[in-house]
Amino acid sequence: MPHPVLVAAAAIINDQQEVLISKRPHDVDQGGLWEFPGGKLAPYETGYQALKREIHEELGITLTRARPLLRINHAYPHKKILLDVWKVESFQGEPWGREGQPVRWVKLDELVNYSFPDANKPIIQALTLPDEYVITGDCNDPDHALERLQELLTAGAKLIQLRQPTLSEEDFCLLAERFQEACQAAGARLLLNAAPELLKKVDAAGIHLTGQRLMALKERPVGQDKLLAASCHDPASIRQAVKLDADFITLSPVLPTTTHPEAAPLGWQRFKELVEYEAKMPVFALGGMRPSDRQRIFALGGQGVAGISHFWDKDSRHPD
Ligand SMILES: Nc1nc2c([nH]c(=O)n2[C@@H]2O[C@H](COP(=O)(O)OP(=O)(O)OP(=O)(O)O)[C@@H](O)[C@H]2O)c(=O)[nH]1
Ligand SMILES: [Mg+2]
Repeated sequence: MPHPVLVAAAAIINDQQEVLISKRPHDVDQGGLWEFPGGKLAPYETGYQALKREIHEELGITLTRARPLLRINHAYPHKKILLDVWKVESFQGEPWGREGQPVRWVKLDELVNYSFPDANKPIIQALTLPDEYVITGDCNDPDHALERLQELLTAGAKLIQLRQPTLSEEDFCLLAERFQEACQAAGARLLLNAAPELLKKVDAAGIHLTGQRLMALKERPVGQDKLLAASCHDPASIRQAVKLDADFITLSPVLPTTTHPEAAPLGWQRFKELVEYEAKMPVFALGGMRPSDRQRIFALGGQGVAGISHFWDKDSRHPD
């Protein structure tokens, strides 16, 4: 099989949290579609070197800080590409279309209104998801759990999974209602670790499928207006999440973890391989994670950290 064409692309974010997109000329491959500026790596270049060169050539700006966002392997009918996408956090100069291409700053939640090449869907997901996914631990005392949730929301948490496998459906719904109200008020999104039908009772942002629910489904159980996430542990479960058109997954356990001591950890190398070659969507690393693992996860192509111990449980929260 021929090697994929290596392409570096930039999601350039400004102070208003808008991202820069540019329009491909009509007479080239994928012509007329919007894209993230960038281009092919020269044979001697790393992804970041190519990114800096292409962005200067196409937009006339100099990148000063960027971090890996995600890497997408995509097969078009006529070629395979590996898109190495970076999130640009700082740059010098004022971008303009140096090659005559239209460029536009777009709010993140408006990206869905533009037509991009097929490979780009995960980039749009990655840009609209945060880099931390908090999973609830002990909620035996609902008032105490609400207090803890409020603390996390105040500290900036934007994506929460309500996971209470031992609660009855009725008690789960009661708690979920209260969680949803608090999350909505804080502009955060709540996913229910529950049967997808529960969204009819509690209008949360989405569903997080356990490994078992994931494998039992034949098609995406919720509409595109809801988030669908799943717990994956191996290539088979990741492929099933891809088949169901999930929006993101957790991959676990990356490291040994106190909540699932029996599970064999994947390790960082396997995490990277599964993210790059199997998952065609954002992946949160789960299992033994600390908030300080974020930079390493970015470097391996992951979306960010997920966890219970160092995120929900206050006592074990690490100073970083
Ligand atoms: N830059 C960029 N390329 C993308 C995106 N999505 C996507 O599928 N691609 C594909 O990746 C390839 C990038 O090639 P390119 O035409 O931008 O490369 P380039 O800037 O080096 O152009 P050149 O070869 O004309 O000098 C194209 O096949 C393009 O369709 C994206 O968001 N940004
Ligand atoms: Mg280009």
